[in-house]
Amino acid sequence: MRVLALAGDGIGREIMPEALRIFAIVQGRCGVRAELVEGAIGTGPLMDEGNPFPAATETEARNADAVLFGAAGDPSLDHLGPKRPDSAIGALRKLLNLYGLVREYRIADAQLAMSPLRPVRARSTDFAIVREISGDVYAAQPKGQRIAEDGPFPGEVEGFDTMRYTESEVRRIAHLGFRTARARSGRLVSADKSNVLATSRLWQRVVAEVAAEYPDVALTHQLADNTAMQLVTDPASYDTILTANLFGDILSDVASALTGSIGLVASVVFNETGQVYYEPGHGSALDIAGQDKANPIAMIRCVALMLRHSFDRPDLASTVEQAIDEVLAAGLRTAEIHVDGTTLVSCSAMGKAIADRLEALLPPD
Ligand SMILES: NC(=O)c1ccc[n+]([C@@H]2O[C@H](COP(=O)([O-])OP(=O)(O)OC[C@H]3O[C@@H](n4cnc5c(N)ncnc54)[C@H](O)[C@@H]3O)[C@@H](O)[C@H]2O)c1
Ligand SMILES: CC(C)[C@H](C(=O)O)[C@@H](O)C(=O)O
Ligand SMILES: [Mg+2]
Repeated sequence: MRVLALAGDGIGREIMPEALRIFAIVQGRCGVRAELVEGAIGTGPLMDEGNPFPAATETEARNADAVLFGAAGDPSLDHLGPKRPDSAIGALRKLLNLYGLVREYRIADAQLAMSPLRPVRARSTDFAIVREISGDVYAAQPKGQRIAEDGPFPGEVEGFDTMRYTESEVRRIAHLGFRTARARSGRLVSADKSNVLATSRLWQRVVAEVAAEYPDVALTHQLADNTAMQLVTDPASYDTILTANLFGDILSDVASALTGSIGLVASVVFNETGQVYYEPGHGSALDIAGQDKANPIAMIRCVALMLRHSFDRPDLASTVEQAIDEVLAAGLRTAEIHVDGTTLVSCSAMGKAIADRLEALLPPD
């Protein structure tokens, strides 16, 4: 197995070493065989060679069996348009034909105090969001700026994007949604805006057709704005949520916040060739970068997901997750989740604590 690690920008450079520390322990102790390659993406190669997604990284990504991605993005460089550092994310997703992002959100009892929700609402929260990430308004053409010919202010410059999905794109992500729900508690909510959007009406029809192949999964259609509200008022009612790219982007960040921090949530992203990609739910967080303050848990959870999905080692994945749970239960907290009565630790100290716990949990050589 060839694993490509792309730390990228901002806190990506601080959390990736913590994730690789965990991977090194598992490799050394458990016979997990992998060749690890590190590559450049984002602001670094943009400054060095004028390209946030250089050809060498493209080649490494093509050749990798699994990709661990940190973060990319620097809002002060957004004016660079197609060369902005976070454009590398879309380019990488496109290159690898990634289409389905799955993120699981669980509020363990030891985490209840971290959630912004009262315990009575947060308790028993355990759901997944399956988000389509290759299409929608993100990718579809035409998009751009032009002079408005009609509307309330003709003659002004207007920005426009195209929302678009084909039946096959919806069918492909719907299958991932149903498979995910089947492996969990068998309840799938498909969130769309079929009350206003033609794209969503197609989405709803195709999802309903695919449902016939999964009689054991209970499907409900829900309007995405209602889903946003109910995620906050009653998150424990959800098992699996299936949604499109833009709605999924927003619903995922709402869901992350419920767990206490976006720094706790990891994603696995699938294409159709078996090559798998892992990334935390958050971005480069430049406001805290370079201060050893970031929460490395989302990135470390990516290693657990990689052990489960790319190395077929669910036992090791669960042990890494157990080490994280035990360190949180012992009261260690990075700055963004620290409250009175818990122990404030740095990014590297959190990583080290999880690594020590993991060493203790793993069977002797
Ligand atoms: N997959 C990715 O690489 C990805 C995802 C989202 C945003 N971005 C990019 O990152 C840049 C910054 O975006 P943003 O500020 O909207 O989102 P962000 O996720 O980087 O940060 C949002 C907030 O969450 C906090 N935060 C994020 N991760 C954290 C962690 N691990 N520990 C503690 N606190 C954490 C940050 O300090 C910030 O206050 C933008 O350029 C954006 O395009 C990249
Ligand atoms: C940075 C951006 C392109 C990306 C997205 O919108 O998909 C990010 O917000 C995410 O959630 O991974
Ligand atoms: Mg996002």
